[in-house]
Amino acid sequence: MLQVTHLAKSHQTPQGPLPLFSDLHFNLHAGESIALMGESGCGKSTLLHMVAGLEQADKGRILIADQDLCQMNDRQRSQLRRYQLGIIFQQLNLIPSLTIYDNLVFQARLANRVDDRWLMHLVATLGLEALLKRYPAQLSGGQQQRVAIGRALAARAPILLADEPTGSLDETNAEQVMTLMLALVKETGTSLLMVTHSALLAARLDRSLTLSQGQLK
Ligand SMILES: Nc1ncnc2c1ncn2[C@@H]1O[C@H](COP(=O)(O)OP(=O)(O)OP(=O)(O)O)[C@@H](O)[C@H]1O
Repeated sequence: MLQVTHLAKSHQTPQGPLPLFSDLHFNLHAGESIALMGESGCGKSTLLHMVAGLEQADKGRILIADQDLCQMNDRQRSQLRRYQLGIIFQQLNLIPSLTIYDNLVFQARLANRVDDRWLMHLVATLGLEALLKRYPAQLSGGQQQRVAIGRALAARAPILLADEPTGSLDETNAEQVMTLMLALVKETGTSLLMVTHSALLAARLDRSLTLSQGQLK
């Protein structure tokens, strides 16, 4: 489903290059869920952005559905993102000028995959029925997080990338939102790569990988 091999990345900083990793390998299989852990600043978000095709690798391969992201141009990468990936980043990036309903269907429309029955199922599961006509600024943090999850799953992409998807929520809300997300991931057979600092959340996924000193263990 996702194969990462010989992946290398440094960030350019005013103090010179900051090497994060030089030879990273891992696979995410169909329907599998992996927690990506590691100390702050070790490069977890950078790795997730690279898998999303939003940051370039210095070397290596990122195969998604047998296509190498690292060999693609911008247009090809955004095509692949549209059909293969659902994404929930720390900044939820809901579109402020669109209603919750329009935010939910936005990606699915781009991918030409609007399925009303599936959308209504997501809306019901995530408890968003009463919020569909509101705008993002009129929602609480937990509600916005649930919308971001719905949006990422609306187009039924085979891989979900999530960067601390409940990081901004209190423990009870985080627990509830995570339970909803994992139930939907299981139901759809979606593969999940999720950055988290929480060992408790990580334990709910199939396995964990820890990024430390440029190595995944
Ligand atoms: N665009 C950039 N340019 C230069 N340095 C960057 C850039 N993005 C991130 N960094 C640096 O690269 C390192 C890894 O950042 P990254 O956000 O990937 O870490 P992380 O493991 O996700 O951290 P956290 O757990 O705190 O979110 C950090 O030292 C960060 O300051």
